Amino acid sequence: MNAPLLDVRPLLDVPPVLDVPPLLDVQGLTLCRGDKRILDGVSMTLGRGETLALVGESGAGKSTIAFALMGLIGAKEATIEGRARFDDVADLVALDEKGWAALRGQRLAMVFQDAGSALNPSYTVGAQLISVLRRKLGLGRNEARTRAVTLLESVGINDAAVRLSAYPHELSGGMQQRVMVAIALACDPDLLFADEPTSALDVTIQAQIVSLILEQTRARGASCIFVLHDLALASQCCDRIMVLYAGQVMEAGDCRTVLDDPRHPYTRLLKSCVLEIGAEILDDPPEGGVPSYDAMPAGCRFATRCPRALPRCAAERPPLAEFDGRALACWNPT
Ligand SMILES: Nc1ncnc2c1ncn2[C@@H]1O[C@H](COP(=O)(O)OP(=O)(O)OP(=O)(O)O)[C@@H](O)[C@H]1O
Repeated sequence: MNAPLLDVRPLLDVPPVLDVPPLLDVQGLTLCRGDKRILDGVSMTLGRGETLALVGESGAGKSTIAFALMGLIGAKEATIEGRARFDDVADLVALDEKGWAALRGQRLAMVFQDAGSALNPSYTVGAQLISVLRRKLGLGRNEARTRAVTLLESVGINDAAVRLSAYPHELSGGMQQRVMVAIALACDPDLLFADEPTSALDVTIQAQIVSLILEQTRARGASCIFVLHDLALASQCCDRIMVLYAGQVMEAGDCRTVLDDPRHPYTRLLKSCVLEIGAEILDDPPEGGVPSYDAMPAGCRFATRCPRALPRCAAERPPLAEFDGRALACWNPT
């Protein structure tokens, strides 16, 4: 593997708090769009202060998990089943819009892929940030302005007071993404989703933004779920990893445990193809593409491409079970 692009180990040396119930406990999350089962029984837990990477090829369902857990997929778009306990909220899946409105932006926040599209081009950076602070935290105008300046400074924006008057198009892509991180962190969320937060940026800026998100979430004791294409980046910046294939969890656990010695044939294949900084899983899908949702096997969805598939694999779904220090869904692990 290449020399680390990010120097984030000191941040990771801060141990996550493990002796309390997980912040997020998702069991059997299943999402169907019409007859297409996009997520198929996804289960995961996330501790307080932990950082989790969701990885997998394009179309694996990474963003769908993040959007579903942010309440951004409406009942008309898809049906969602399963359970997702978040801190003292018994089930995110069962929340109504009022319940979501109380959580989203405050206790759950998201940094989207492309700040250029996520920020409103018609309002200044300051107006957008101040509006969040006033609406969500009930701050007065002056207090919100002062807080907005502090937030912009904390995400590395110089001349923050002046930048409040800038429109998004007057800022570089990296600066726009910093503004979006500031907006996402404005209410000190317990959990931040970062959905490929750097895919629209060049490589040097990517490292800065990932470091910034890690630094800021760690400083606040918040947890973070990164949606990433880059397996090497995941291994450097996240405590835990979840490998997804066509909406099913293949393998999950401590990042080093999983990536140093993958036991699922899919994780092994991914690692052999892409474990190099900047090498995106999307670029070179191993052994052809993900099967169409109309032709998914009833069992393990990776069975059609798996070099170790047994006759039972396509027919019978392996349970996600504890195996060699990680969670694994495979009838024939390596
Ligand atoms: N709005 C939508 N309507 C219909 N299908 C959708 C929609 N959004 C996503 N999908 C489908 O859901 C599946 C999962 O998509 P998703 O974007 O979650 O995958 P991903 O792993 O995040 O991929 P990428 O890395 O390319 O963003 C894909 O097959 C995609 O085509």
